[in-house]
Amino acid sequence: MRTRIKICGLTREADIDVAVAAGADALGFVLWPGSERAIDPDRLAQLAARVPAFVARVGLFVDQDPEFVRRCAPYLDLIQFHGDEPPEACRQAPRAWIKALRMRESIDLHAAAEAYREARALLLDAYRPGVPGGTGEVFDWSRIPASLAKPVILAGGLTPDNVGEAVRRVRPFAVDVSGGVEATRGIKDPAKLRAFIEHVNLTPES
Ligand SMILES: O=C(O)c1ccccc1N[C@@H]1O[C@H](COP(=O)(O)O)[C@@H](O)[C@H]1O
Repeated sequence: MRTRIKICGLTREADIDVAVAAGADALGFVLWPGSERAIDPDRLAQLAARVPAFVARVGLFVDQDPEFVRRCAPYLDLIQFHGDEPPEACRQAPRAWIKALRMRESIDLHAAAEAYREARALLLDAYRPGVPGGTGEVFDWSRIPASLAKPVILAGGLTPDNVGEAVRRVRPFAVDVSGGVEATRGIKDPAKLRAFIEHVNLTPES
């Protein structure tokens, strides 16, 4: 099966156009104000209107007020919960959702897959204490079980240089990247973005 590709942290129309033309399956918008890639709901409405049909618009939230999530929902196809949201909170989401899990040492992915069983997928990201995500750090992919009850979206420090190996080793349902295809925070580099997507698509088993 082809590995799906999500490009996260979009803040500009031009970057959306490049990602879509290069073949991205999903585009992520950071609605968490603590991020340097954050946009507000008005900007989300503008950027979401730029995304054509059949490319998913994903809203990233970190332990935020459900009312704020509801306000953003009309412009989103999928919600990415990237904080410590418990399963009960995720279940109240106004859209289909995925749950990001940070790979702290004690994590039990099988238990998490059961707890978050209504999630469309689990996104696995590197763990750095005090930072919810987008760290640009890679975690040890061998910690991912060969079989998990939920589709895996691999994230954390992916780049055009390592994503081929990541896909070969993990065989995830999808990969997600932010910092690895940026020129500067929140601004994508078209060449890196195209190279990233090309490396995923050219990798055997993808
Ligand atoms: O991108 C952010 O600023 C961000 C902020 C808070 C939580 C998650 C965030 N991004 C997500 O983190 C992973 C890994 O990003 P990177 O490729 O290592 O830069 C990815 O899922 C982003 O969507």
